[in-house]
Amino acid sequence: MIRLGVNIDHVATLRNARGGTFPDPVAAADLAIASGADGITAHLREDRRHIRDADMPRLRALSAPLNFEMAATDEMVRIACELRPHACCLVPESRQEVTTEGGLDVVGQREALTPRIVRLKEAGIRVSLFIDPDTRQIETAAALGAPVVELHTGAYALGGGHELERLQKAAETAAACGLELHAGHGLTYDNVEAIAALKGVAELNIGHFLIGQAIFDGLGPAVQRMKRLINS
Ligand SMILES: CC(=O)[C@@H](O)[C@H](O)COP(=O)(O)O
Ligand SMILES: NCC(=O)COP(=O)(O)O
Repeated sequence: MIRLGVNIDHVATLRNARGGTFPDPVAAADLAIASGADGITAHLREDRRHIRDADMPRLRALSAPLNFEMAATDEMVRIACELRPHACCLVPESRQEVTTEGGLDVVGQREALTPRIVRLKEAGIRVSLFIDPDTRQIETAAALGAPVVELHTGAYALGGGHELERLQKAAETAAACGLELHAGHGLTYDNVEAIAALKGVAELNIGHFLIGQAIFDGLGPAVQRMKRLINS
């Protein structure tokens, strides 16, 4: 059974549009869990453009595991070690980006990442690295002691010609390295099944599409349909 992690960032985008408390991303997360989500993903960005600090302990208190997406900064490591979520997923960040544009460069940032991964693991947090489907990135992630890699599916979602083959090769490499395989970014009803078919994939994290589709279907039915699709 492939786990579905529902990323609720963009419920917070809508909430913040008026500076109030509605819609509450925590209430949305609770509904997603009741509808079949196996976990909740929330990205506390450095610029707090959507998820805010006060959301995190309320999300942590829900009945499903929290996957805290974060940049590999001292600030976020401190917050994570205080919060102690089930998991942290280290992602690249820049203020200028509309959304996460690529994977974390674990090869180039090996020295800076090592102590931060150690600290998170010492806090009992499952560490995942959000990377491009690249052999060297996957092998380096394993060498850094991360038990999980999450493959960035954004290029595939945008229609990259050979991206599915890259992802299929990356899944083989992750399995050979003994890594747990996750994937996410830009996944929809129409493109998710090929990603769910990747060798050994254990979890898919899906947000923007589900929150948008909830406008038309309702969040519960959207989560239920996506859960069926990834396990069909
Ligand atoms: C890492 C990733 O692909 C997403 O989970 C990330 O949260 C995207 O950033 P936004 O949610 O701000 O679009
Ligand atoms: N790590 C991917 C994620 O959490 C959701 O990405 P998206 O579905 O919002 O593009």
